[in-house]
Amino acid sequence: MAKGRKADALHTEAGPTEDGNSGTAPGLPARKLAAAVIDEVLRAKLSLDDTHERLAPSYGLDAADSALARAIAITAFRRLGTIQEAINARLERGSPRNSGPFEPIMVAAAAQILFLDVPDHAAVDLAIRQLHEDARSSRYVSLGNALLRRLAREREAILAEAVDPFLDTPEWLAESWMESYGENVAAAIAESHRDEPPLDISVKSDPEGWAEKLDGLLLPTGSIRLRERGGITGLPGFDDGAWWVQDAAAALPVRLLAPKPGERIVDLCAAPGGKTAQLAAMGAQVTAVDRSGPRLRRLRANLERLALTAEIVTADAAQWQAEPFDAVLLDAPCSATGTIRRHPDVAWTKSPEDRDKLVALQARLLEAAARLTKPGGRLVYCTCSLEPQEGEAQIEAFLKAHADFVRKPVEPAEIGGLTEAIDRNGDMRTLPQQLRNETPRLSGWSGFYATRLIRL
Ligand SMILES: C[S@@+](CC[C@H](N)C(=O)[O-])C[C@H]1O[C@@H](n2cnc3c(N)ncnc32)[C@H](O)[C@@H]1O
Repeated sequence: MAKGRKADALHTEAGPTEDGNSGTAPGLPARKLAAAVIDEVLRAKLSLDDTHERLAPSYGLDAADSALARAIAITAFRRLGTIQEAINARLERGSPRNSGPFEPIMVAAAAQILFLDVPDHAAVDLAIRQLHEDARSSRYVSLGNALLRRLAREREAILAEAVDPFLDTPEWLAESWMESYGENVAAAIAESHRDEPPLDISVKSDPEGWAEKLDGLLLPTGSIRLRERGGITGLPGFDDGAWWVQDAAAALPVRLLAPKPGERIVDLCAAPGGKTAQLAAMGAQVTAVDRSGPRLRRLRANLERLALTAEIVTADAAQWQAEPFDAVLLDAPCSATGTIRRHPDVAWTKSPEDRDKLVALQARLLEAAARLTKPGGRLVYCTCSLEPQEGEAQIEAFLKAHADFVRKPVEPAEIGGLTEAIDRNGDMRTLPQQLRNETPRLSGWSGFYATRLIRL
């Protein structure tokens, strides 16, 4: 929610704080939760969504305040480079040592002052109240107060200076994208991550009709892009299970698999089930495998709402054995750098070492997927990563070692005529800045790689 734009849920007022007594100032618990989430995600390298979900209950927030806390934390990660640079440039000796929660409180307040439609005085006062509450940070109340007031005064200059799109991208990722895609494309990727992502849905049937009913944009690939964000559970068709939320690029791998009614298909890393739902909705007899019990519970609940069925198996897909299938989908665990626009914390929690470990796991899962594909069957491998090690290079190595598999190149018509999303080998490579729309929030999609192989 950009500064200056109307955002009712974000307007929160707070009283004066001369004595540092927090009492029950409106909006304070939301700020505390935001700072706690930022702190824990950065320190423990955890996912923002999981951390928010785990910590939120102990803050006793209503839905609006919980959404505010999430908006603050997600904005902080989306613009973390800009925020850290603005703070560091105004703290002569950097953040004080042994200052407890000083840093996350400053980052959360800076996100509000620079980027969110929150009154500056509320952001500043509530941050100061938090500093008072911890013995380690209470020594730095004057410093924090001066810093935040300066950020508010100098906001326009700070934003005008933050033009370099790589400012909000960790160095290893910027280098990786420059090497893989060239400087201009890498800059466009980084730039696109600064905007909030679009909200797309997949429908069981009748995309034209649902696009009209929901006043959405019917994308050339068949997904529908909603014009408004906000609560989805109250929209027509949600309770009836007519559609589910799924990024438009994430919906493409199943299109490449082209399931036919009655075919036996295994979805090897299935939870929370977006692609399982697509396969089942197209009439396939689906087996959904995942090693995570909690994530499979979400898959089960999603399928129940959609009135779709699949056999659900909790197992390590690298070890799991079964009769070979007509088709196999492997949506492998990955660094998820293609989803940074939706999950900006990913950029700051993943490392090249994480990526390399995942590359090894993906190779093991691919071996299992190959064994489970019957002769003449299709194997679609995909990842929501922008890193070629997890996509193009992974498949190059696989094909070198498996003479019994050949690539079946993607045809433009299979992905809505979007030739820009097909690479020179005939694999699908979507980038976050593609699928442009004049309105930034309706523009782009996730970065995905997908290849379709046939077993001879
Ligand atoms: C990219 S997500 C899958 C998203 C899912 N296909 C969808 O469209 O909703 C990757 C999944 O792989 C699962 N996973 C990771 N390692 C696994 C393994 N060895 N065996 C089975 N599942 C695994 C994770 O639990 C996670 O749910």
